[in-house]
Amino acid sequence: MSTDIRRGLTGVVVDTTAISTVISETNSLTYGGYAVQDLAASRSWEEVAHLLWHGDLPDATQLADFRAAEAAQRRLDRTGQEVLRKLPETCHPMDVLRTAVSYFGAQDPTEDLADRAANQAKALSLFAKLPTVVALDLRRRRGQDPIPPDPTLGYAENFFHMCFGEVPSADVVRAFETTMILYAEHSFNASTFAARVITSTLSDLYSAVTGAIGALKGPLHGGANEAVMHMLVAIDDPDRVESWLDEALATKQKIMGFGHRVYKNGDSRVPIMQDALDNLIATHADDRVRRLAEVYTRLQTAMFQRKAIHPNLDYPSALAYHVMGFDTPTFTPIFVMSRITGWTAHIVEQLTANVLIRPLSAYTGPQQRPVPA
Ligand SMILES: CC(=O)SCCNC(=O)CCNC(=O)[C@H](O)C(C)(C)COP(=O)(O)OP(=O)(O)OC[C@H]1O[C@@H](n2cnc3c(N)ncnc32)[C@H](O)[C@@H]1OP(=O)(O)O
Ligand SMILES: O=C([O-])CC(=O)C(=O)O
Repeated sequence: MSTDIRRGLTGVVVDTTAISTVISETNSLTYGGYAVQDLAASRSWEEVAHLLWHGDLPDATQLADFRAAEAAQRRLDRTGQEVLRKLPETCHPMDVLRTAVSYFGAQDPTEDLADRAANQAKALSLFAKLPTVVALDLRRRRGQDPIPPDPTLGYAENFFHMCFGEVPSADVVRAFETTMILYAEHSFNASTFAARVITSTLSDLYSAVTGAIGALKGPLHGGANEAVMHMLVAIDDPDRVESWLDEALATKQKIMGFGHRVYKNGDSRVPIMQDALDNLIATHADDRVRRLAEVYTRLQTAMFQRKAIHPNLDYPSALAYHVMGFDTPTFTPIFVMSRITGWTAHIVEQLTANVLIRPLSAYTGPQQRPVPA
């Protein structure tokens, strides 16, 4: 048995991927060879989704077909809506999303796992339906009736329409698209790896996505964007930041939205998201948000002074979603709406050259002994 134990698989390269590359030394991230900064500056969310699934940006016809196929598949059937409405409101919206994917899987039994086109069709169907689930659940918790999808609207506009009954100004929609582009894919992060592990047993795409949602929910991963918002609200007073942080660090708490397994000198995505957040705050913040933004800025400074640890993408995204009007428990489900692209691209890639993922462990329990009579 190997004695070279890498707890948390830290630093272990387990396979190849052609989908994205995270280069920690240069704080860079590319999707299909394109820098994520350039994509966020010049491309729509739908174009980036196409890139992740097909390895290249769409031409005008491919984009129009992609948009039409997405818009046509947004609706949930009546039974699906009933299933989701029956879930207790005490459960987290991530539980609702996880259940929804399980339901979609039960409706669509897998026939040919190796059929790349069939898996891509399932991925597109989830991409189209997940926003409808998130919006339905957000409104249910607010005591509001669902708003059906509007196929004449683009992906992002339609999501705002289904959540709030209106589409905000173009700069807010673009900031939202920026979060979607940045959250879409990040190599072998924990949830994507979970999806690849499940796929490696030749299980189906829905099972892999369900498992990935479970992995993303945790606060050390995607759940951090909600945890950041709870933390900013709990600190509340900009003058309290330093004492709050000292107390938290003294009691060995992890400060949500800071640190990263791969990036040790800053997350490649944060500067773009920070710009988007600054613009949102400049044009759409009220006094309450400005106060939270001051807590946010002071905490970032104090964290760097004390620990030299940088924020990760969940830090600016959390406040951005708050400014956009989303309820905090919706933040990680919105991350799912984006990461569904990366997950399903990896599921398809895993299936093209599958190998069962099964590491070893070093046993530390009792020596073999007789079972007592
Ligand atoms: C989209 C995403 O999933 S991004 C990640 C979102 N998650 C979070 O924001 C949760 C908060 N962050 C963390 O818990 C961690 O930074 C993780 C889980 C993201 C990465 O963890 P690791 O790679 O295991 O961090 P690592 O062990 O290298 O940390 C190095 C040191 O920094 C400390 N550290 C790292 N992040 C933090 C943090 N957020 N708050 C306080 N201390 C931290 C560790 O405690 C460790 O200190 P030590 O050497 O004194 O024990
Ligand atoms: O890569 C990671 O470990 C976590 C992360 O930033 C992501 O999944 O976007």
